[in-house]
Amino acid sequence: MEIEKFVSKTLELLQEEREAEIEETRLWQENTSLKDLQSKGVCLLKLQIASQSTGLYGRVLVVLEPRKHMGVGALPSNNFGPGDIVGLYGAAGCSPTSQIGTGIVTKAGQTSVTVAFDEGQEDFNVETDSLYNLLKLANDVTYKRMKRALNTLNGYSNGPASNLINVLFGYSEPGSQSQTNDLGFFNQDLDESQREAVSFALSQRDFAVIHGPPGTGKTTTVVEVILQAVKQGNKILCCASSNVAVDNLVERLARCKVKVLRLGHPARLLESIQKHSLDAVLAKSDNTNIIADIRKDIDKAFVGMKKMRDKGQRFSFKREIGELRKELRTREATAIAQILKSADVVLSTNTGASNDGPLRHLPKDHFDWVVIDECAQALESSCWIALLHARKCILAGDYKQLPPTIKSQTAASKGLSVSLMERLIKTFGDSVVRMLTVQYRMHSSIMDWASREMYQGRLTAHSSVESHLLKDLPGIACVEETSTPLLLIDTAGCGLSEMEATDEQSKGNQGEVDLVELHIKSLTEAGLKPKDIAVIAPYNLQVDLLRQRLSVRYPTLEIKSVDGFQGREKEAVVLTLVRSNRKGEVGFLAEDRRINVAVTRARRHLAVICDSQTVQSHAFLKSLVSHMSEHGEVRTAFEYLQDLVPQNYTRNPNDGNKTKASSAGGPSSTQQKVKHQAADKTTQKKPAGGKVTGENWHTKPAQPRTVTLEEEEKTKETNKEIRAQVENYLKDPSQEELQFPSSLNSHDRLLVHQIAEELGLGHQSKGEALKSLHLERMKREQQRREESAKQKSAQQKLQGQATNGLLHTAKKSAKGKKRTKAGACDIAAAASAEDDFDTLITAVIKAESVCSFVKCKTSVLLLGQLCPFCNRQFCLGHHVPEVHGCGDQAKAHARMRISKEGVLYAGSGKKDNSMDPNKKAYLQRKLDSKLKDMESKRKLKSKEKSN
Ligand SMILES: Nc1ncnc2c1ncn2[C@@H]1O[C@H](COP(=O)(O)OP(=O)(O)OP(=O)(O)O)[C@@H](O)[C@H]1O
Ligand SMILES: [Zn+2]
Ligand SMILES: [Zn+2]
Repeated sequence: MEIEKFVSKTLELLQEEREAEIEETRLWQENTSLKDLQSKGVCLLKLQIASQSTGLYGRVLVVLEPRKHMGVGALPSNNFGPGDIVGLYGAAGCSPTSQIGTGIVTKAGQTSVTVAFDEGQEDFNVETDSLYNLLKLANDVTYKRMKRALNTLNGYSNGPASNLINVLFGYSEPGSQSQTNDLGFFNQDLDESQREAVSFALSQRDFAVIHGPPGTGKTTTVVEVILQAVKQGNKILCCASSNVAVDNLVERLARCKVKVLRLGHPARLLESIQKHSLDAVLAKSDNTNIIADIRKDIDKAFVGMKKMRDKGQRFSFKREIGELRKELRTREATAIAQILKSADVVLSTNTGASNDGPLRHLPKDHFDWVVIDECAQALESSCWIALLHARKCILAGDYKQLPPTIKSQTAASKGLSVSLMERLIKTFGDSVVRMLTVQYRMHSSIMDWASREMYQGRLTAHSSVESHLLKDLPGIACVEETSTPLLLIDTAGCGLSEMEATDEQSKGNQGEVDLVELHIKSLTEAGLKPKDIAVIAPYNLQVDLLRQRLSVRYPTLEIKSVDGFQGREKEAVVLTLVRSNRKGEVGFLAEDRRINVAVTRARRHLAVICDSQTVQSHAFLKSLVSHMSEHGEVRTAFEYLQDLVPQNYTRNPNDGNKTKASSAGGPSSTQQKVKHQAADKTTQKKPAGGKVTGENWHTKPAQPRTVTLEEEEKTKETNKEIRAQVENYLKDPSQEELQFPSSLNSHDRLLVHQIAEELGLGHQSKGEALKSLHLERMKREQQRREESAKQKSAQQKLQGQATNGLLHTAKKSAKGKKRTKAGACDIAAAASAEDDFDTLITAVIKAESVCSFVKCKTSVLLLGQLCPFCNRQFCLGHHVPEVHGCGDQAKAHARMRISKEGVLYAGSGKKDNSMDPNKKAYLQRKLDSKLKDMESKRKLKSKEKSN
């Protein structure tokens, strides 16, 4: 590839990208869609000031956070990061004219953002009780620097980088130097692949690529390369695309006693790094006093000049100031050059290495090597800012992880997102690359998939991590969740559809949020600290939903987009893939590298929550799902959301918005969770197979029990009936909606659901259905228990005492150790609660059939509305939340962005914990028999009608 072609094409694409960025700013300036901007992550609205202080070198540090009294402690998901240039605006006016100041983000957390404002800003005046908007400003400094670097590249001659440029653009062959065989490694622990990479990097004349898959110690290797190069007497310029990565390198190199110097705005540096910054070193240098004196003289001269009326006198003051300034500049330049020259390694971001910065004070050929870490995450143009400084470069990174973020889709597709690393590997092949192959992060089961799909199967897990599990951590209980490295929670067929929104980034899935919550609960209950867990979602909307649900309860739980997690790791990672639709659309997820990054953040445990049916339309995701089901544990979401079964089906298959995903808060205390080991092929719903057959569900009992022949017959019968009913409905265009009676048992409901899914019907769940289903399930269990108790007692020849009640029987059988302990207790508890029974029945039945509003007697059996906040049924006059007392919740909810977009139907309300769950369970079981009675009466009635 010729340089000219590359430069002109890249300049064009950068322009396109720049325009996309400007377009974003324009949107904001038109003041029309601040909320859109917020949902894109570039704007934070209505912040208040938490604190204000004077930071390093006179800069003002302002901590901004969401309004406290809103009850929402977390910031919306956003793309703010340290080093970003931001504008602060009054929230009231919110136009460009209301700008209070511009600053640099120094910290961006989940609950607050810290911004450093420069000392020089006049009128910088913030009040603690006002509200502010923060907007990410397009940073054209970066563009200008990239453009300048490209133009320099185009006409480059006679600089230190001449030969390197020729090689990287294919004008001449890469060469190698004489091999230094016996390297004495500074780090004795390097593995074979790391040693090989170091030797290779040293032996190349022009450039070397170190490919470091996740967790393979890329930074460790880069540090060793730099130490070796310094030992050979080289001066190194070391860069990375992010400030965090640069700081990390500074820290590790400083520990090895190398002379490091960090360039960059001090506000952008980690505190521990600041002593290595140019500003800090300059402040300590011998020249400082002189420089300070000159500054004072200038200030004095200014004051003097203002006092003068006489033109001549003023002129002489002006000249004096000019001279002082010149002296100041040369003295500063000398001081900076001295400091820079004495460092062995100068570190900065790629763009920080620009020649309009401090580096202009150095001679052209000062540096010998340029090392670029995170090279695959950088635009090639930004790499060139650094590369023009030296004759040799080492590029480290992983081009199988996410490329640089690019706003303009067209620019990205025309090649702007291709990193230098990727381009060189394509051009030169493996001969210029050394890959690190031992990884020190993931359990081998987590690693294996990424290794096979992304890294030619070449990765091995170091023995220290290959079989580590959560339960091996101190203080962690050994339960199923902590004993498996891979857990797939499959929502296929559960109707947990995604929420639709116009924007590709705005996808959410409330049902998956429920599942994440339940899984986080199990993990933390087993003793895992929330700070050791990451919740990762590919979509900003889902990140927001998750934060709204979880951040208050688990403030240290990190919930981020995939992009925000690159380069990080956690003991446990919970990944929600969000997409669930009939068309099998996966959109954004189709970027394989995004999924690779998400999965490879996990050290000991990876839980993936997804609709296997939807995501399997994409080959790469399909391979993940199959890997997880082959090597991990698979659960169906039904096991968590047992009550989540739809009741009514409407003929509106595309209306995803209407699909309400809700849960009743997890497995009930009396119900055992069923887990299906992947090996158990007879009961496992195979994700690879896609659909769940009716038979499967019927032969998969919720608890191990024997299915009698009679039951089986009955099941087949209903299966046929329901199928016929649905098919009839499909044939009959006049029938708008097909309703199933609430007397269906849950197996039948599941069947209805599956048949509807198969035939592509939309559906809608109603809370009432959930409740009655729950009751039915309890009832069946009770019956089962009673039956088995009866059988046992029969065996023990105790039939005569049947009238003495269950208590007696249960006790006997408990003695015989044939029944579970829990069962015996349940029944024992029954006797004492007998009295409440009738009251409860009456109350519950009433509650189910009439409006829940105090004293309102209107029936809700035919026309009623479920309040999403309290989960009670109301008549049409009382269903408005404000009317029956859910106003506050509704308001809070309405404030949530998503509800403003009108796409979210709220999940179920909070679980009612007011009653002892055991007692409640008992009462419900008692109630069941009553309900069964009513049910049979209802059936009789309907038979009478049809006759
Ligand atoms: N040779 C080694 N022996 C033991 N542990 C190692 C070795 N190399 C790296 N590690 C460990 O692996 C982890 C990651 O290493 P390091 O920080 O160098 O990689 P990184 O560049 O940050 O991560 P990545 O490889 O994901 O980019 C660290 O905890 C480090 O101590
Ligand atoms: Zn309500
Ligand atoms: Zn009412």
